Amino acid sequence: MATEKAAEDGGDHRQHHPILANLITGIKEEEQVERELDVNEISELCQAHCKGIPASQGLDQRKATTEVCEFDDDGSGQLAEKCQTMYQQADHFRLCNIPKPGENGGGSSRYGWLGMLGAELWFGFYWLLTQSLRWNRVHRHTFRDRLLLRYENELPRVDVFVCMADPAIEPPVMVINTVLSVMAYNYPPEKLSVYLSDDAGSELTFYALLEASRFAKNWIPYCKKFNVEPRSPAAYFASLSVSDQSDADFSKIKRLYEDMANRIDVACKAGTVSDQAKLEYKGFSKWDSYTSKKNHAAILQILIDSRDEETKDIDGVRLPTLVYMAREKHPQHFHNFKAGAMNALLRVSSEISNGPVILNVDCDMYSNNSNSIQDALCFFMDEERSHEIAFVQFPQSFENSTKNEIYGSLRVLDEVEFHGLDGYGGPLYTGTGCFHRRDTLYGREFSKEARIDLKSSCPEKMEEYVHELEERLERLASSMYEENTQWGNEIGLKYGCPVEDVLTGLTIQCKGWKSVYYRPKRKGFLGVTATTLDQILVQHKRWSEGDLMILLSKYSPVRYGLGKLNPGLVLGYLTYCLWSPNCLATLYYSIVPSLYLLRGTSLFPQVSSKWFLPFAYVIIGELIHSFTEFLWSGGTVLGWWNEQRIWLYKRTSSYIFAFLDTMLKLFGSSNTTFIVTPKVTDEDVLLRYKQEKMEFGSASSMLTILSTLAMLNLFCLVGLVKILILTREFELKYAFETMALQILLCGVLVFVNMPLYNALFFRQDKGKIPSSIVVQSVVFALSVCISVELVL
Ligand SMILES: O=c1ccn([C@@H]2O[C@H](COP(=O)(O)OP(=O)(O)O[C@H]3O[C@H](CO)[C@@H](O)[C@H](O)[C@H]3O)[C@@H](O)[C@H]2O)c(=O)[nH]1
Ligand SMILES: [Mn+2]
Repeated sequence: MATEKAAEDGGDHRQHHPILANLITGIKEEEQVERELDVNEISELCQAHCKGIPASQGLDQRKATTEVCEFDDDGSGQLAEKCQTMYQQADHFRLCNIPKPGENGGGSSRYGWLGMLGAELWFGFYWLLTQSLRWNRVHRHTFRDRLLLRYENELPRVDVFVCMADPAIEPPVMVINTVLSVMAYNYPPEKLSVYLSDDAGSELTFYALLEASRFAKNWIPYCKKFNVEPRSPAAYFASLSVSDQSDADFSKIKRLYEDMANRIDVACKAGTVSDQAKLEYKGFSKWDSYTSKKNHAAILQILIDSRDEETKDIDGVRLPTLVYMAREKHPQHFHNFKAGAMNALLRVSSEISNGPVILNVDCDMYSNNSNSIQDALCFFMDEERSHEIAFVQFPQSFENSTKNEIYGSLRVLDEVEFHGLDGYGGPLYTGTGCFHRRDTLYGREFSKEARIDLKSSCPEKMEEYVHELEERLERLASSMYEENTQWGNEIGLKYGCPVEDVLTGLTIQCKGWKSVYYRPKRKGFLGVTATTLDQILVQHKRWSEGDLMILLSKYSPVRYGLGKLNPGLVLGYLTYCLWSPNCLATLYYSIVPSLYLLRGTSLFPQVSSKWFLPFAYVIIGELIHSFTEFLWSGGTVLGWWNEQRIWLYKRTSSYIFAFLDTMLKLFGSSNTTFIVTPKVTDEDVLLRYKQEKMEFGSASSMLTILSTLAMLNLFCLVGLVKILILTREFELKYAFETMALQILLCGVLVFVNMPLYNALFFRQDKGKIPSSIVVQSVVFALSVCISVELVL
């Protein structure tokens, strides 16, 4: 209703509507009044208002280019509070009822009990941490029209960095689709520069980029003319139905794209670029001395220079600058993975376009929204808030997710938790889809006085010839360049951590800067998520290991960050840094209670006892909370169930290895690695992925652990049934009275593992669990069960 009023009144009704008045002028009181309206109403209200004021009149009232909305509690807060009380009661029960030595099945029962107490204390503590991410959520809005009105000719130059590492698992056609999507941003081309870092230094990738630089001359004008979305050609063509594909322009551009993709595919299949293509473009001569992806000189090629009057698209408009860079690789010099590539890009780009704003995307994360640069600039150029903002992080969304997300998702993290972090001064930097100020990446401290002016003119024409410039800049990408410098330490992205992004973001925030989380309706970026269980477990091992390393490093948020970060943000960081130690409590909880079933020893309160209630409440309350939150975030019921399985699998495999590896690193006996996530999938694996059949595939130690745990729980449940039926040692009623929760826990674990049993014993396809693991897991689980029966 408020919206309609605003639209009708048009003109100057700011006096009548206090909320609107605050929104438009950016007065600080919005916190108190905004709770009256929900997010959509506010946005509609603002849009209606903007339409009502002619541009010339309302300009000075439209200074704010962004808006912050606090988020109303959806009622889950009460449930959370109640859960907290119940958690305390459950712990109280544990403390008051520790079995005495020799009581109830001997000393083992006492230790089992104490272990449960430890695990529950941990769960309670961790649960509190996760709540911190939900207390203070904020949502943000941008007003792009105001940005353009105010800064049309002074928009900053923007440099886009695309990183890739291996053409075998990151196919060149996919990479150039990402490159083309960012070249076609709705942004003045002379102010846009795109840099591709190829860590393999592959001539195939270079060839693909060369092809893309030619295709861009048709593609960019086509996108702008028809306002195409998304601007990755492959994604755009795939998004259209047959009836959309009739006109001549479309047929032409599609044919051009397919011809180009074919040529690249042919080269990739042959493993080399044709001699003719090499003759046509002399840049290929730089590969004459190339030996391998781990050993080659730096290669830098400016494929399009926007300053060059000659290079224009088919409509005669200038093109964005396009640069290919392969930094030097040498077996004796550690290359620091993506962080090393980003730092080389920082140096090289500073000499070409030197954009004060930098966007980084992974090679699979194409731009899905052609206005993202403008959105990000609304934050960087907002007159009131921008001076303290160092980076704007967009969520990581995936194009190839299936409906029920068999390998889990980042759904709750994206839709809930990062908004919570934003409320405390900023989300973590999570790599792809993040806009930075160049200065803060260089290590600049925040200062209230020194405001950084981003407004910039078009880059000036270079005096140097392009090939001289290229040669000079190749030195900036040499493997020796960083020796005895502060790069990777005080300057640029930080080295030594598998999550260079989180660490870098943390240190930026510790220097006094804030960050922004922006999740527009139309997703900003779409990438490729893992399509096998192994891939997702390896990725989460890397992430959780990196996060724990940060906690134990000198940049630990609890030591280094204390006093520098908002306490809420410290708790937020802790939630992620403590991902991997979760493995201990989860392992305990998924093994010990089940094993105690075999001896008929109860580790939980009896059903009729007053202590049963807090346990039941915590379990049910938490389930309802996570279930509703998941559905509210747009997930499906089955998706939530799958998420529970992946939750368990990550905690009992990825996190264990991450934890152990970090401990080894503490004692100096393990090296940092970075296993790049594959972005291609075999056809039959893809088919199973689309059918949402879990892909177990090759043998790995993580899979052995998961299978052994699943078998162990199955044996315990079967063992209990055997005892109940055959030996009649104790009655059914008595068993449920004393061990209901324990039986429930074991039963749920078995139920969660159904797809795993299927893959162990029934499936015939290649995604089943290899027979070596079947044997191992059965033998391990059986021997544990037997020895427990004998010992306990
Ligand atoms: O030596 C390397 C290794 C990786 N990469 C690139 O880094 C990106 C991320 O690698 P990927 O295997 O896709 O890892 P993810 O776990 O999917 O990446 C997430 O996590 C990383 C570590 O936190 C961040 O760097 C990423 O931006 C973020 O998307 C890809 O474009 C790679 O090509 C390099 O350029 N050089
Ligand atoms: Mn990735």
